[in-house]
Amino acid sequence: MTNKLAPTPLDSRASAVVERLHARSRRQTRRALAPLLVHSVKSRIRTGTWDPTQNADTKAWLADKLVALDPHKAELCYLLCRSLGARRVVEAGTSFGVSTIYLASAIRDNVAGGPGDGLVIGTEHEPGKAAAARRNLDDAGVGEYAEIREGDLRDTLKDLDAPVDFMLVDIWIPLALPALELVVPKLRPGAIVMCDNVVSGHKQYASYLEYVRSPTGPFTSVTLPGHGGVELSMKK
Ligand SMILES: C[S@@+](CC[C@H](N)C(=O)[O-])C[C@H]1O[C@@H](n2cnc3c(N)ncnc32)[C@H](O)[C@@H]1O
Repeated sequence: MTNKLAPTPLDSRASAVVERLHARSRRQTRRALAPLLVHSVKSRIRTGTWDPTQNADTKAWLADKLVALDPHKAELCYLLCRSLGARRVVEAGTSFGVSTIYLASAIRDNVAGGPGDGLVIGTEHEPGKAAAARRNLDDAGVGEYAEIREGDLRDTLKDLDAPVDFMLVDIWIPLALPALELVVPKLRPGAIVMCDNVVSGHKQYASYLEYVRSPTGPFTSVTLPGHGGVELSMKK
């Protein structure tokens, strides 16, 4: 009988690593839902916004949480990067490197079909997470296709080569638009930007969505609803 879902496009070495990490992320998310609500309310009271970077307690609590992209969304990233022939990819929010493994695998598979090289530039401001991401990428066999820039992405994404073929925005919501604005000048026409949870977080994403959906702006944008929703925006 045919399976309901297509198998992972990753090779067996990478899929063994991501399966373990997806399972850990799912367990953490289940346990973290109630505390997350408490942190969110406290943060709003103290700072007026649910921006973990504005609140030391919440930032510390999130320091060991994977918050990994859902597997089917990560698989879509892989497919889009293969279809675009992506060689330079930017990821805003790397955490333990789960989505980065999909992006680096796509670049590795694109590079295998022709000359030249490729790289995913990941960004992570928690040193422990950045170190874990590098280890996980090496374990998955794709470490040479990823550079994890450690620090605040508002600094680490200032210096980027063009053209960028694909960008994943999987970051705390208040940082999504600042991250995108840094990368827009480097995106080639036809490049895709994927942003997670735009339906479940549509109020907090208002300025990001206004920007990518503006008819006079630099993107043509569509929304895939379900599972929090993703926004796919193509650079005009
Ligand atoms: C949703 S998680 C990313 C998950 C990752 N894409 C995956 O699939 O495994 C967002 C990450 O962004 C990091 N982050 C938050 N603010 C940041 C900043 N200003 N600069 C760089 N990274 C940041 C957080 O530490 C967190 O690990």
